[in-house]
This record gives sequence, structure tokens and C-alpha cells, in this order.
Amino acid sequence: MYKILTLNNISSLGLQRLPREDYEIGSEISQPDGILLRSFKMHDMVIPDSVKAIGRAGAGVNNIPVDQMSSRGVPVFNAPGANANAVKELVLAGLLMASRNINSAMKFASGIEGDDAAISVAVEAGKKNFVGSELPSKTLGVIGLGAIGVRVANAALSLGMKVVGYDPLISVQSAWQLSSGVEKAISLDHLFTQCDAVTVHVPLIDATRGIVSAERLKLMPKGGIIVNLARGGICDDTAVLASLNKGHTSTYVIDFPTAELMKHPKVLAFPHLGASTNEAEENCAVMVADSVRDFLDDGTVVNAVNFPEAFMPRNGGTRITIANANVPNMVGQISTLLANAGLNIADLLNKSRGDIAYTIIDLDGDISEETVAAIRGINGVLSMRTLPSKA
Ligand SMILES: NC(=O)c1ccc[n+]([C@@H]2O[C@H](COP(=O)([O-])OP(=O)(O)OC[C@H]3O[C@@H](n4cnc5c(N)ncnc54)[C@H](O)[C@@H]3O)[C@@H](O)[C@H]2O)c1
Ligand SMILES: O=C(O)[C@H](O)COP(=O)(O)O
Repeated sequence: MYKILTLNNISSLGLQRLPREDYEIGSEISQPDGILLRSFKMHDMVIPDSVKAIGRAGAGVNNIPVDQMSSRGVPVFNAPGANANAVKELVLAGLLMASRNINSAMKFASGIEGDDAAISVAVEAGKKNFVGSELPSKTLGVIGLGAIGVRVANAALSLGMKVVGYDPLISVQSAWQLSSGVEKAISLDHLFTQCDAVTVHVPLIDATRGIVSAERLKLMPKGGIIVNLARGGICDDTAVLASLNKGHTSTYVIDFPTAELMKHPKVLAFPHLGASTNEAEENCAVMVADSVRDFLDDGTVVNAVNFPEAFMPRNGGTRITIANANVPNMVGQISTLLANAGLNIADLLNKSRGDIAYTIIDLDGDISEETVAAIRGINGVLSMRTLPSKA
């Protein structure tokens, strides 16, 4: 029986992927084997040694101490692309709200008093204050062309916008999905000089913190729109507020409001709503629950942010899995210990990613506690699991 601790509400469709005969799930579980969460901030939490896997039902993992988990040989899974359409739709909504002054116009309309005739007079007199502009012929800059950025770029093209993209680390999969109509910016500065609106879709990491800066905002034409549904910190909020106050930037659409941002009339603040659709919550929960289950049951690794992909069909015998530092002779030392214990290797898979290597070994026989301890004792082994044979 595996124990799963949930740190946020996880869609029941996802939790149903973990059969109750094998999985106990709850928000008060002690000594869990796995943790499922959304945006719960884990950095200040003491993560029990029992934890073997962490599953983020979403995209961003900046709320999880991934490096610490890597050093403990614990994979962190996420749900790549599972909420991308939801975010794309909110980006488009934000762009439309900003360019048509929808928020302030709605506030005006809801503040009108009087009978129907008076309302009609006020509406017709007041609408001139909310004249907007249309998206075709405008240029959108998309920073980060991953699951969300590609969808936003392609959708904006289909709405008639010119689209300029920037992502020096673009994956082959994203490049395949990106419309050929999206132009490539040669640098971030190049992107800002061309764009009436800029939207960010990068993870919050050192390299992306503050990339929407005072200097870059000045490069944009007057009246520009900034959309940040990625993470607070990617835009320099102080610089954006200064640019709004000067009248250079027209609107800041943000999914991560702060006290200062929320009270500004030119800020459209959403309550971290990007992934909050029934579809996205279900997609994310199902995807990450499957990954955590496949790992706990079989040692399979799919969609981990810190481990290599690893899948080997079960041959029916006992399986051991080892995460270790990616240095020479680890597999040699492990197989020597197995040979010394008289254990034959039926099948073996060894993969690496950055500093971590991961090995799956199916054995023709049962492994003793003594041999497990010897493998755990090899310098560089970060974690080891023994999975009972499967019929
Ligand atoms: N508001 C929400 O509810 C919500 C929902 C989902 C994701 N997000 C945020 O959006 C981010 C992106 O999500 P995604 O699903 O598209 O992730 P993704 O991993 O598919 O895409 C991220 C892209 O950013 C690119 N990138 C990384 N560093 C970069 C840099 N310095 N400059 C330019 N590009 C860079 C990567 O190459 C990748 O293509 C997440 O990390 C998360 O923080 C927010
Ligand atoms: O990174 C993400 O996937 C989003 O920020 C969604 O976060 P949430 O699951 O807390 O809505």
C-alpha cells in the first residue's frame, strides 16, 4: 500500500487513477510515499524521508525544492502542456480586455444609476471614453515558446496579429508546432522594439527574473500592453508601474497580483486563474497521477523535470531502481555487487540527465537486505528502491 499526501485540492479524476486497494490518499497523511500538489509552497516544508516522488498537477515547479529532491534521488513530475489551452484562452481574454478597455467600461456601466432611459443616455454619452483598438495589424511578442507560448502565438496569428517570438531554448516539439508565420526575434530587445503587446511564457528561474525591465519597456511603442500569466517576478513590477504612470505602457495584465498592483487602475489583475478550468484541472491531475503511479509501481519515469525518461517493460522478477550521481562506473559497481550475491540480471536500463543517472534492473531472483544495503552504500547512490515481482 502506497501513501499519497495531497497539499492542494487535486481533481478527483486524477485521484481515481490511484486504485484504493493500493493507494491511501489524504491531506493529513504522515510518512507519505508520494506528494501531489498544485501551487502549495514546499520550500519551507520539511519533506519526510519516506517521500519517493512528487507530482505537480500543473506546469511551474518553482514552488518545489527541485534541487533538494534531486540530491535525495527523488523525481519531481509535472504535467507539461496539460493546462496550456486554459492559459492561452486567458491570455487572449486579457489582450482583448486591455485593447477594448473592457474592465473600465464595465465598471462605468455598472456604476450608472437611473431608469432605462437615463441609463441609455449615460451609456451613449459615456462610451466615447472607452474607444479601443483591434488586434489585426498589431504586433504581439511572445517570450517563451513552450506549450503555452506556441498556442498563444498560433492563436494570435489566426486573429490577424503579426507575431514575433523569442525562445533560444525552443524544443524540437515546440518548433514543429509553431506556425511558420511567427517571426523570430534575434534578441529580447529586438522583440520589444517591434511589439504593441508582449506576453511572457517562461518559467521563473534566475535567467528570466526581471526580463521585462525598465529599459525594455522603453523600447516598446507608446501604449503597449504587457501580459504576465507566467509568474510574478518575470516582469519588474516597479518598472511596469512606472511605465503605466508615465502613460507609456497602457495596461498590465497579471495573474499574480500584489497589493500595489491591485490598486492601480491600469492593471488587470486575475487571481492566478490561468489553469483554473475544469478541463485543465482534470488533465493535469490525470497526467501527474499516472506519472507518480507508474513510478511507484514500476520505477518508470515520464514527465519528470529532474530525471531522465526511463521505461522498461517488467519481466516478472524483482525490480530494483537506483538514482545516482552521473559519474563513471556506477553501473559497474552495482552489477558487481549483484554478481557477488549470485543474482543474474534479466534486463537493465540506464539513462542519464545532467547530474543524475537512473538505472532500472530486473533480477532473476530475490535480492537480500544485505545486498540492498551494499548498493545503497556505494558512493554517489542517491536513492534505491526494491519493487516486488509482478505476476
Ligand atoms: N497562470 C497560470 O495559471 C499558469 C499556468 C501554467 C503555466 N504557468 C507558467 O507558465 C510557464 C510556462 O508554461 P509552459 O507550460 O509553456 O512551459 P514550457 O516548459 O512548455 O515552456 C517554457 C518555455 O520557456 C522557454 N524558456 C526558458 N528559459 C527561457 C529564456 N530565458 N528566454 C526565453 N525562453 C525561455 C523554454 O525553452 C520553453 O520553451 C510555467 O513555467 C509557469 O510558471 C502559469
Ligand atoms: O504553473 C502552473 O501550472 C500554474 O501556475 C497553475 O497553478 P495552479 O495549479 O495552482 O492553478
